Amino acid sequence: MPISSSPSLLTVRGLSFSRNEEPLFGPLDFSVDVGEALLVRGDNGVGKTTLLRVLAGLLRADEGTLDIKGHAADRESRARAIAYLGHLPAFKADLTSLENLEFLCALHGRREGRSLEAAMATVGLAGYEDSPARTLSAGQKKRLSLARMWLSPAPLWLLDEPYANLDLGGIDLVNRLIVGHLDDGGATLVTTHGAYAAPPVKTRELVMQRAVWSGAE
Ligand SMILES: Nc1ncnc2c1ncn2[C@@H]1O[C@H](COP(=O)(O)OP(=O)(O)OP(=O)(O)O)[C@@H](O)[C@H]1O
Repeated sequence: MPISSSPSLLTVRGLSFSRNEEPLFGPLDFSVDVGEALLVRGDNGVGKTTLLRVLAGLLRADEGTLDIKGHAADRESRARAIAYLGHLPAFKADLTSLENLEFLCALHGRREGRSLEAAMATVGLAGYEDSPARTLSAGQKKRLSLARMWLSPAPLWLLDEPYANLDLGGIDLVNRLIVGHLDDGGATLVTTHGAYAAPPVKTRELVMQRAVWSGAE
């Protein structure tokens, strides 16, 4: 691990998780610095999504610590620092695209200087502002989820299979958003089974295996 004067954006030590008393993963130790992506790799069912949900505070770990910028994370600092893009989009089906973004920004905040309309255009959804979310295709929903990430003020993005359901233009979009986010002082964790593209940025890898892990930088 490089010696750095400022603490990592995220530092995880001894993180382990069990389901029905069966160990799923851990203990895991890793960190992510500003300007860096951590690629979380592993086979189906190994626990990648679960790890991201634990980091986002949606599931409770058995053991371990999580520091954000060198301070033990609590609910508030996690909410400020972390934006989570889940495997499946979580939109209100009958609200329009814009209304969904409005609702999510009201919940999680909005980055200064970024408008909902600009977000729609950035992800290639200009013209779909008034479409109810239920009428969007899987790839369009993923793009709408990416618009919400682009609007988020949180520096740490947790991206669960961000390339799934996207065409080649969409894969390029994910990479451009990640590059822009890291250039702006952010960092990201990205899960993948390795079947999709990886972002063209400084990347560490966390390779998950059932109940044990091997990490490499
Ligand atoms: N809500 C749940 N209740 C019970 N078991 C679950 C639940 N969600 C996931 N699991 C189990 O936990 C394990 C890890 O699941 P997880 O979704 O974290 O894996 P993953 O590595 O993200 O898989 P994939 O690559 O298929 O998305 C799997 O064995 C899965 O069956």
